[in-house]
Amino acid sequence: MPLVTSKEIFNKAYDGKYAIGAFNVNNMEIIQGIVDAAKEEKSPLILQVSAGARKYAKPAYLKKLVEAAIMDTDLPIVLHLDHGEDFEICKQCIDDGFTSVMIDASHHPFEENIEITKRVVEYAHARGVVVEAELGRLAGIEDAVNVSEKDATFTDPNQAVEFVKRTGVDSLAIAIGTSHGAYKFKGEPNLDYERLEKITQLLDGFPLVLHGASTVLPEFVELCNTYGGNIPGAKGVPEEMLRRAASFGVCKINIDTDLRLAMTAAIRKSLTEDPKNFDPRKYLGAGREAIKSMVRHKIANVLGSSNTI
Ligand SMILES: O=C(CO)COP(=O)(O)O
Ligand SMILES: O=C[C@H](O)COP(=O)(O)O
Ligand SMILES: [Zn+2]
Ligand SMILES: [Zn+2]
Repeated sequence: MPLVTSKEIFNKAYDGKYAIGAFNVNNMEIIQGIVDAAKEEKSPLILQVSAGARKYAKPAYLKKLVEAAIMDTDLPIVLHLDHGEDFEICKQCIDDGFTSVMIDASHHPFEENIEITKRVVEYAHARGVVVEAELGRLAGIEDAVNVSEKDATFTDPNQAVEFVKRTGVDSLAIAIGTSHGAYKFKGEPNLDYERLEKITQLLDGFPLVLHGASTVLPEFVELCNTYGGNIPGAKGVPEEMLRRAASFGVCKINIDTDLRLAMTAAIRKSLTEDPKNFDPRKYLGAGREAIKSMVRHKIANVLGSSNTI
């Protein structure tokens, strides 16, 4: 099946009160692990590429790997640009065959965010591509930008309504307390569900996106630390909190850190347990397997998108 936009799968997810996983891809093993998991779960899928991923793997390699992955499947798969920082990168990805782009102008003042987003929406819609934008600012690291907790701001519900109306955007990333990376909460995990409920009510039927939604699964943190890693105190969004978010307007849940941790844990374990091995296929294969089973778990037990195609 050719790549699809997220329009229909979001509509179905909204009505069904489940979410679609948007997983960050950086190389072949990550793409294969995620796609194999979605195939087994019969779930729609969003594969997302950051500017950092494009820099690491080169745009053409990632595009061809995704094309190879969808060759033998009829799953609806979206190819999405994650955190596009300006019109130019969005245009490049649209011209390159992406079916969805994110313009993240959330670090600009409100009016500028609207102007930049509108320009991307016009270009994208004229070519059948959908657009995600962001309002409010998450704490944490994304590409070269590191937003400190004091600079993070939650999404204002009334501004969200105005933003959606004036930009014509197809989905909106909101800030309600999640953050990028493996250190999301100093104390107890806490999300602003009241704010989420208000935004959902005001934007009835409109798909919302939750960034920074990795759970930082303790089993992988422990494995990393057991096999020579040093990532103490890592903490993410508990899975039941993500399920609750999906029962409101959240249709897309972004996961990158959990992929990184699963892969790193498996590779560390493989290398430590078999010190004589120097065949990368063995440890990268273990990494791919760990990604596949983690993603299956997310789809089946957290996102709720199994058997929805
Ligand atoms: O939001 C993300 C990608 O845009 C990923 O968030 P995590 O760091 O929680 O995986
Ligand atoms: O939101 C950020 C994603 O996790 C992508 O991270 P990256 O920019 O390091 O590829
Ligand atoms: Zn952002
Ligand atoms: Zn993000």
